[in-house]
Amino acid sequence: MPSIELQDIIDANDQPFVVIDSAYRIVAANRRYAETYGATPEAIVGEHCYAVSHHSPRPCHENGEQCPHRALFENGEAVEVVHTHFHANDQPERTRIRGHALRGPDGERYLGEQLYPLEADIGLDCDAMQMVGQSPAFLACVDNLARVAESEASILLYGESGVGKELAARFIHARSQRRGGAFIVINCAAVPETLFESELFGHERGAFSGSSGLKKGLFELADGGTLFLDEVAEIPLALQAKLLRVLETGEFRRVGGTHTLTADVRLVSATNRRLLDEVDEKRFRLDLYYRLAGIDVVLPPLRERRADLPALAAFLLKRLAGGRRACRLDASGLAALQAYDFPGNVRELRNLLQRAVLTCRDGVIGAADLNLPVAAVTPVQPATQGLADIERAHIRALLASRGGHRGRVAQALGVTERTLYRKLKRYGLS
Ligand SMILES: Nc1ncnc2c1ncn2[C@@H]1O[C@H](COP(=O)(O)OP(=O)(O)OP(=O)(O)O)[C@@H](O)[C@H]1O
Repeated sequence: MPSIELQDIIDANDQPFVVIDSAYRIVAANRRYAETYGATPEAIVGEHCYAVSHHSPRPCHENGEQCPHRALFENGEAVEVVHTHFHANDQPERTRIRGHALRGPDGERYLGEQLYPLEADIGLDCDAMQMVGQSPAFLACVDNLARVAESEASILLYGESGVGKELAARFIHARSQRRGGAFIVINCAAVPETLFESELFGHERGAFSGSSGLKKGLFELADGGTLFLDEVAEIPLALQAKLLRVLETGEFRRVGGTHTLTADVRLVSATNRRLLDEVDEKRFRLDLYYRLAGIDVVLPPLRERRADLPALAAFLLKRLAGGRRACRLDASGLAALQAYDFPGNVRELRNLLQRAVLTCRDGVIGAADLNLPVAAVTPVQPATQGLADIERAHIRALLASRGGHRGRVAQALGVTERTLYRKLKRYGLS
């Protein structure tokens, strides 16, 4: 085999690329890396990757992030992750990092990292959508949403109440080929059973008592666009059969109508219930579940992305101020929020802040103004123990919601089945 200079090979790569040894030291960086991040290879070779990329004194797994270095050197896996990466001038940027296993001349192992900056697409979209967050869990989720948006598959969003499922559905629509079409929302829990069919498929003049003129249904209105079925677990069983038929044939009729209509609709659904449990309980049809959950995406609860709290709170306070001077949190207020579990997620945060704005003095919100339910405030666990507990609970929940199907759980977590298998053993879940 010809011996070619490492620098020449990596310089031929159009993406930023760095090579890192087992001790976290950068051993080479390509020209593209230097241009993109404003650091010369000479300045970073020999430095720790976490110091250069994350401006952090410790490896990213110790900050609760998925670490491609650890994945390779401990588990022999080349993984892809999303991180916030720093330019030499301190500017943060969302970046997808793809790890590659490399071998040196004596068989020693190296990690090759190819970097794909995401700021230009996801970052701008998030800003336009007013989706706030920089935590690894949030970034990974947004990256996932951006990827699934491009397909035409039906998407099922799973997440606790108030976590941002509707916002995520709007994000998917805005990034899809259908962005020029309508985004139509139906809250399946809010529509009375008797009106459900006419809401969804419309009705002809005088179709039933009380129906006045002809009304187009939401399915028809969403033609060429996206229909968002919120609280999808609440669709009555009889209507689930009708909806399934429409999804299978692409055809429907308005209530009281004789003409067969068609509509080209992409479905995004959301639920905070474990739909497969609903299937087990015979409250939800398995065939409809498969139609709706072409791809499922889990949205992380706020307590699993506490790093986003300061920015989210500042954003919500600004929105609440509506152009006037926004209130701000003091250190005690922020600490109280950091220790709270937020069962109602971002919506609860917004409501807490809304009340605090009215009671605080001089525009400064302290812990007392937030009036958090004392019993619900849990102390923050030491980082390592807390993260392991959270991961274990999250995997258990995923296993339950996916009927114990390991492939689907691994997909939802963004890890290989092998990695999942190890985690199951580690947490005594296998
Ligand atoms: N990442 C975020 N950045 C800024 N605001 C957010 C974010 N996520 C959610 N919100 C805000 O939180 C509120 C709740 O979000 P949304 O209605 O999308 O939640 P949901 O999961 O659909 O709730 P539900 O399950 O009750 O229907 C909205 O005001 C939304 O704008």
